[in-house]
Parts: sequence; C-alpha cells; structure tokens
Amino acid sequence: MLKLENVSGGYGGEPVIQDISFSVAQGNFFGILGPNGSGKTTLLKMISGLIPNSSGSIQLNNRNIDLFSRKALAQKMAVLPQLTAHAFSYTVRETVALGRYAHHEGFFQTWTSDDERVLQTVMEQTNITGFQHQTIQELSGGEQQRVFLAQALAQEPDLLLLDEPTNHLDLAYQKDLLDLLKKGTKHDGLIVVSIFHDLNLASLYCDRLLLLEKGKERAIHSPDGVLKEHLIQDVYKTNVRKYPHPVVAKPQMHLLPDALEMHNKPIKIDSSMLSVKTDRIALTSPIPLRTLSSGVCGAGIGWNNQFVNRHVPDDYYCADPADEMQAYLETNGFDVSRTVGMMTAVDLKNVAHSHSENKGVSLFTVVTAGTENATDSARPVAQTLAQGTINIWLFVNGCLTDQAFIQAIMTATEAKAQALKELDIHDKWTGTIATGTSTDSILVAATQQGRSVPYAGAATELGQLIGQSVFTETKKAIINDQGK
Ligand SMILES: Nc1ncnc2c1ncn2[C@@H]1O[C@H](COP(=O)(O)OP(=O)(O)OP(=O)(O)O)[C@@H](O)[C@H]1O
Repeated sequence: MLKLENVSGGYGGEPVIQDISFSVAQGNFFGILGPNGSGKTTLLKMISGLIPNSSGSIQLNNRNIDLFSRKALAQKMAVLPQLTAHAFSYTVRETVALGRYAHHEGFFQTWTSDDERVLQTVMEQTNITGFQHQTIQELSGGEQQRVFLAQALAQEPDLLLLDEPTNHLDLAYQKDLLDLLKKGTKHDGLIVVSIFHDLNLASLYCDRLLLLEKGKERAIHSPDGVLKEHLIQDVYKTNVRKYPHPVVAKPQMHLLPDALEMHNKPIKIDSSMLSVKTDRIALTSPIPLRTLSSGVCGAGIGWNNQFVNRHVPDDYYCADPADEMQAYLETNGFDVSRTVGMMTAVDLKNVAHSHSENKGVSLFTVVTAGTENATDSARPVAQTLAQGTINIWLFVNGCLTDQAFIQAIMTATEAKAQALKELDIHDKWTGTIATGTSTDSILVAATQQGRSVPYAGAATELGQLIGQSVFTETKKAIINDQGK
C-alpha cells in the first residue's frame, strides 16, 4: 500500500505540491492528471524519494519512504522517468540487467539463474529480445522506452512509478505497455502510479485518478468521477465533450476543435438533393450529417453524407447482407465509410417525400413502404419473411441533442403505427392491426447547424413535423405500393 498524507514540497521557496493525500492499495492502477506545470512530475519525484517532501508523510507498506535505504527502496519501487537523451552506450541487455542490481548483495555478485530468468521474461514481455545486443543509442525513442520499462520490471518492484509511459510509443505499443502494466496489477498485485497526458488512456486503464491543478488536488475519484466536462474544461481551459467508450464502460473525452469544418456554409437538405432511380434512391449531402440509423450499412451513431435505399428482388437472400451491400455501394461509387445503406423490395417509384418547416426547424421526410410483411409487434409470432419493408429517412435542418435523436425515432415509430392503423393494415398471422413490418429501417440525419433542438417528442416543434410527415408520407407510400 502506498499512502500519502498531507504531502507538500518542491524545490525550495513556495511549495509546488500542496497538501496532497491519497492511498493506492496493492493491485491498483492510479493515474495522475493535470495541465503542464501542475506538479505531476514533482509529486512523482517526491514519491520516489528523489526530492524530499517539506511536510506530510509518504509511506510504502506502512513504512516512511525516507526510512528505507536506497537499495531497500529499489527492491520495492521502480521508476520509469520521462525519456531523455542517454549519453552512455550500454547494450539493451546490459541496460535491462542493471535492474537486477537492486537484488544483488554487492556490485560484483555473480549473475544467478534467477536473474537470467527474470531478464528473459521482462525482455519478452516488452518485446525487446530481438535487439538485446544493440546499444541503446541505436534504438528509436519508442524502443528505448520499452528497454527502460524492462529495466524497471527487472527490479520486480511492489510499486512502479511512471512518467508518461506511452510517450514515443506507437498505438499498438501504447496498448501493449498498458495491458502489460494492468496485468501486473491484477496478477502480481503490482501498484502502478502513472502520469498521463492522454485522458482517454488514463480512463481506460486506471482504477482511480488524481487531477492536479497548480499543485493542489482538484479531484480524486474513479475515471467517471474525474472526467467530467465542466471539471476538465475548467482545469485545462479547453472545450471538451464526454462520451462513453463504444465497447468498455469508461468515459472518453473529445476535444472540440475550432476547425473550419465546424463553421460550414449553412445548408438545407431537401428534395433537390434526392435522386430516384429504379435500382436505388440516393441522397448526397454537401456536408457530413450526424446520423442515427438502423441501416444495413452505417448503422448506429455516425457522420455520413450519402444515403442509399437500394431496390433488391423479392427473393433476395444473402448470408451476409452487410457485406453484399458494401460491395454494391463500392461498385456504384459510394464511399462506404460515409454512407448509410438500406434495402427494400418495393418499387422505388412509389416513394413518398415531403419538406416541412416549423419555427426555424425544417424536415425532409422520405418513405418507401411495403406491407406484405406487416406485423403487430405487441403479438410477435415466428413467421416466414415475405417482401415488404417500411424505410423512413428523416433529414433535420437543425442541431439535435442525443435526446432529440432518440425522441425523433420514437415519434416517427408511433406515427408510422398510426398510419398502418388508419389504413387498416393487419398482421396476417395474428389478425390484429399491424404496427410496422419485421424488417423496417429508420434514419435520422441532422445538419447540426442552425437552431438548436433539444427535444423531439410529439409536443415539440420538430416532434410535430416528424409526427405529421411520417404519418402522411407512410400512408402515401403504402397506398402507392398497394396500387402498383
Ligand atoms: N528543478 C526544478 N527547480 C525549480 N522548479 C521546478 C523544477 N522542476 C519543475 N519546477 C517547477 O515546478 C512546477 C511543476 O513542474 P512539474 O514538472 O512538476 O509539472 P508537470 O505537471 O509534471 O508538468 P508537465 O506536464 O509539463 O510535465 C513548474 O512550475 C516548474 O517550473
């Protein structure tokens, strides 16, 4: 256990570090964050005993660190400092072997089989065995960083202190190094205390974070507790947006650039951008739109500027429709990374669309609808799929919040169900009124320009536009399809 109580200190004069207290238990990964000059390195140097604290106490395993001899401390604690230019020309192997010195009785103690085993293990873990006979100077910054990490690991410490360990490392080695450290905490009970400039890496790997501001604790908590928009904006004096990691339950911070792209010329999505052909309906926007969709391609949340509703035959079957659709889009000149793609078997000339406006927000709605496959979602039954799908596109000229995106989907779905009810469309398996078809898709795409639209429930201006237009255009599209 590492324990700091009311620690202050610095380089003489006004203390750089002021009244810092925290503890890190065995097996924990602790991150230190803070802007340039906030005192992160100074605090790490105090923990490692390199500079003394002027008040408070620093204990490792219930013992003040200043009571350890240098050598005893080196058996318990290893440090990976910020990478600096090295004048010496040891080989990689010799450099890593120096880490074993902490465990030797005297300078001339012979190299044991245990030393060799540890040396080989840490060289393999850090992937440096291949260049063990080269000199340090011959290596790149990232390779050198891994050698010094191997040296620190060769000390077999209880506590590992790191100053920006991922500096100089490429993406894959950043992950490998942090995975290795995390494994060390979980499997061997290692305590890791590390400085991070990259808030997102700190969030992914650390159990707890300390946020320093001008040498004082501004926050100490779990990543979720520290990575709060207002807190990070206030301490780093820059605009950020917090989003969950797409796979791991950890927060991620995104910078908001003042880039030109954010001040695009105002645009309005409408029917002039729509093209209807027999094999596809397509809409191309001059700027990327923020999208939420259930398309075969480009599903989920994203930014896209091409939208395709492709006609497929009644008997279309493919084991991997996403893959097949991707190939179709590529063949037809669409950039798959920026396209939302849907499929339908209905005749595309029966498409219905309209443009509507309400108090500064406008909406372009496009619907294709077939109802052979109509289902009542409240009474689901296993059934053979017939052709017939309702695909709804909603292009909003406005700036939507995440809530508004979700409410737009809800409002549109409710209006679609009402359209089916009014046209008395039944689920042929249950005999009840259908609510949709079992293969319907939806897209909400917003310019993220102009009026800000916080909500899109049925009582809001956008909600009313969506409700009315989806109800009307879905009915039109169904009637068109029925009259084919
Ligand atoms: N050797 C030194 N002598 C005197 N003052 C120092 C010394 N090293 C750092 N400082 C001062 O202490 C303060 C904190 O520096 P420190 O290096 O701890 O910040 P940091 O948070 O690690 O910064 P960075 O993110 O830029 O690495 C700064 O104002 C710095 O000028």
